[in-house]
Amino acid sequence: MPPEEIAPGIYILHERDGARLATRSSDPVPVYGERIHNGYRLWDPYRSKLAALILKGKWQTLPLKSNSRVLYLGASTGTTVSHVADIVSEGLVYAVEFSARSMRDLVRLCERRKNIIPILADAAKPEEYAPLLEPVDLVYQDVAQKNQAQIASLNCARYLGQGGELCLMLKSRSVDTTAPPQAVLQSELKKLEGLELIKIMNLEPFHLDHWAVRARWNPGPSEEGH
Ligand SMILES: C[S@@+](CC[C@H](N)C(=O)[O-])C[C@H]1O[C@@H](n2cnc3c(N)ncnc32)[C@H](O)[C@@H]1O
Repeated sequence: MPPEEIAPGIYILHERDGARLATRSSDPVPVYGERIHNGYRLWDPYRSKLAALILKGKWQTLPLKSNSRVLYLGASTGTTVSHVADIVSEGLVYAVEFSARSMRDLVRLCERRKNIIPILADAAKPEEYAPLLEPVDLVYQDVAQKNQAQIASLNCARYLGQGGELCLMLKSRSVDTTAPPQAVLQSELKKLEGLELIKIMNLEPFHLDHWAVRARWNPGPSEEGH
């Protein structure tokens, strides 16, 4: 069976042992040891929360088109960033990471992919990378920090236009290790400012105590004009 395009730039490969998620790239070199078949890079939901979200969401994915611009917070060495860059092949991924060690690998990836801009910065200080960015269509965040919701709100207020979206990978144990995960989730959701919730999805069994939170930038009159 030929690969099935389930959303722009996102594919299901029907292999003998089951269906596999993939993106497409002309680069024949694997980024993190993933298998590549005829230009289709397999995308492991245990390695990438975004892959888990796409599989669990039954393909109702993010508002990504080939020319979308994405602000990616918590890029690490580029595992998920590389797949996002495949999807937005004519767009841009601004990849923010504050670990110099991870950034070294990320920069190597950027030498091979022309649509990723590596930014060594703290996502909690979005003003610091303002000179490098234009407004984006999607803020994707995966930073496992205590103040995850606050970081997301600050970045959305600065970089999302009306109707732009947030995809927040919320790890409840990074916020509070002792409180029940559901309670942490609810209290973090209340901290999202100017954002209208679209959907919340638990990422088990791929990622324990993680939720994907999708929201749309929809500020009240007092928050407009950022
Ligand atoms: C769970 S890993 C991200 C994995 C990556 N999103 C992926 O799927 O390939 C979290 C990353 O966020 C980075 N990080 C944490 N807090 C940050 C901050 N305030 N600013 C920038 N990066 C941060 C960490 O250094 C780490 O590399």
